[in-house]
Amino acid sequence: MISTEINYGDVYLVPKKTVVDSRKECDTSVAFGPRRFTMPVYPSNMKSVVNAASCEYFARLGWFYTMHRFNVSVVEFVADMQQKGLFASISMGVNEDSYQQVSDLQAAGLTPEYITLDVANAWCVKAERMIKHLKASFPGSFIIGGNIATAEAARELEAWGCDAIKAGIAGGRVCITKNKTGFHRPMISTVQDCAAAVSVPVIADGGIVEHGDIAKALVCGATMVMAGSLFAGFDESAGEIVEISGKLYKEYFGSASQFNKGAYVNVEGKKILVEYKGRIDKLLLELQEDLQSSVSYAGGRDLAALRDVEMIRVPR
Ligand SMILES: NC(=O)C1=CN([C@@H]2O[C@H](COP(=O)(O)OP(=O)(O)OC[C@H]3O[C@@H](n4cnc5c(N)ncnc54)[C@H](OP(=O)(O)O)[C@@H]3O)[C@@H](O)[C@H]2O)C=CC1
Ligand SMILES: Nc1nc2c(ncn2[C@@H]2O[C@H](COP(=O)(O)O)[C@@H](O)[C@H]2O)c(=O)[nH]1
Repeated sequence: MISTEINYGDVYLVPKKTVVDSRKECDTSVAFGPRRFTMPVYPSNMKSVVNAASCEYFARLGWFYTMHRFNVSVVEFVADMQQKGLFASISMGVNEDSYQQVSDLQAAGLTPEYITLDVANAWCVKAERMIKHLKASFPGSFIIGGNIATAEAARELEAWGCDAIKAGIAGGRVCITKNKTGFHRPMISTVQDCAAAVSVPVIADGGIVEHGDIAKALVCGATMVMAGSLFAGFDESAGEIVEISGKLYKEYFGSASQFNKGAYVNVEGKKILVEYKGRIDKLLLELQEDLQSSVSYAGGRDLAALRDVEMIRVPR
């Protein structure tokens, strides 16, 4: 039996009666773990998207962020953020170097507020070991596990102790996993299934093309949305600037790309150039305005309104 599954571009949201006098009245803030953030969307924990400076920028704005895990001294990063009075949100892998980083943080007496276990398929024994280790080592931290794409996987990660679960396999712009392995699930189906299966928050990761896709993810039950290409190409994005025939671009590459790995081994990501777009503040404002508008079309005053919106499928 072959089932039909759907992506953000396959659906739209049905408008309700607006109850606010201005879209500015609509509150886009979200409680996530021990804190509340300005918006339910944040940049991917990829080396071509975030760096220490952009993490600080987002934290100061009141947006959530997660630092990537590639050649990062987590002790230095966590100490630096916390010394500045900001929250620390880091990523970990499943191999020996990550266990060493856990020991280093403990030795330094540091507890990150948020830790993301970041592997391609977190529904695996190595991720289970690391999630349990993180929960035992940092009982005060908020542990996010990902990525997964099915209800069964989401339930297991919740049972292992994840405080939030990141869903989305092979839907990213620089992802080649679906081409190389055949595995992928479209995002609407992924988020609906995973969010319905667990009581912890679900983060919809990857595949955001239009700003309205963020509202669609929230309607499907996501609490947060992670996006890479949306936040790539700006001054505050981590990728390098490249000039071709007088036009400026920025690099955006996958975490499992040859470029990030430094070797052509188990490559499941690629590097692309995205148009250089200058400062990111205009994008952040527009994202907030668009989501405020979504809330008004949903007939509410805050993000809770998006929990009760009809979604229709449109032929493409
Ligand atoms: N969201 C997505 O769809 C995807 C995201 N990514 C991103 O790319 C980065 C690299 O991911 P990942 O390869 O997991 O991390 P790592 O390269 O750090 O691999 C983690 C460990 O798990 C092992 N491993 C990885 N995949 C498998 C597998 N399919 N079966 C058995 N063991 C496996 C690896 O061993 P070995 O290499 O020897 O197999 C390695 O020891 C991450 O940041 C991840 O988020 C990558 C692909 C898909
Ligand atoms: N299959 C791969 N997925 C990757 C890789 N690096 C990151 N990612 C995932 O993509 C999203 C971002 O997607 P976008 O559509 O918003 O650009 C990111 O958060 C990861 O989950 C990779 O090398 N291969």
